[in-house]
Amino acid sequence: MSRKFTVAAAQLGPIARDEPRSSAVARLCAMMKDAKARGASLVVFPELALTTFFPRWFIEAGPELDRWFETEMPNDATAPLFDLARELQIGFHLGYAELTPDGHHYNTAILVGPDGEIVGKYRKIHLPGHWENEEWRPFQHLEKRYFEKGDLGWPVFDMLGGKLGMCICNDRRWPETWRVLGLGGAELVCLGYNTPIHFAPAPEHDHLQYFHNELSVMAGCYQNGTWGVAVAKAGLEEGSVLIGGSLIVAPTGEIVARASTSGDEVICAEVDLDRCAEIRANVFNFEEHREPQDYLPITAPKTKRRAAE
Ligand SMILES: C[C@@H](NC(N)=O)C(=O)O
Repeated sequence: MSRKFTVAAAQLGPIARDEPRSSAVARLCAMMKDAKARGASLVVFPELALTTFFPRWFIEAGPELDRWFETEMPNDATAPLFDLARELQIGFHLGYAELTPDGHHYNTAILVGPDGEIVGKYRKIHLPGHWENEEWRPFQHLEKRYFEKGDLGWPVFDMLGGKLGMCICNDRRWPETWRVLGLGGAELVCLGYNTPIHFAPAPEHDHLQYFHNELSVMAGCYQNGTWGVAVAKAGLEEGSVLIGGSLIVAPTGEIVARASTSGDEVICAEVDLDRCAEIRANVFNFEEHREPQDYLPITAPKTKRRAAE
């Protein structure tokens, strides 16, 4: 059976601080329709796709912070997206801030099948940024303060005749993310990102943000023989410029589609999951060539952790 289908990356332009979820969802629905019209079976939306990137502000814990989080999924605001997926028979990937019934906060992504049912969930493991309000920065990056480290590992899910995995933004920079997904058999990895151009601790690297995004996704895909769909929230959002450059990458590491704007933009590519074997049966045949007994330092436990973690 052919395992070819069209995948869409639906890049989002900026979401304003006061933009209601209903407006963001309407934009996602418009792109879902566009993706479907172009033959896509799966449309990938970015990280924290329902709101502005709120970790750029210091917000005291409590209701002011929790209003950025979703306490259930789907909910009233996102139901139209799930309904449209069902109507169009298209799968999707969505990132959002999750507040669990027992009070845990995660940076989360889900895969939803063409029947509108949630197939799988991932909670971000590599949380970038810092814990305290650092007023010297032009804007904050308080993911470490607002989210707990994900507790689900990097699972893969049966969907569209293949094995699909997820990671979120900063995760893409870490080879361990991709290798664990690869070991799980991932054939297509969906990931969303909100990456400011300006990195306050090392501004001399600002001009490398697009390069490091591409480098990370291309290497991750090639070294694990997987397709990758990396999708930005882009553009000038509340005074912070976020990179665009959403990408679809083949298991060979080649970019097969790339966004060209900093706004809402849908790019598509045909993926053939059988092409993963070109890499996995050869140079990255894990069974033949991995030498895990020499990798032990990678799994040594972290010694320095904050008490709050
Ligand atoms: C800065 C950080 N952003 C994120 N949302 O994880 C990254 O791109 O690595």
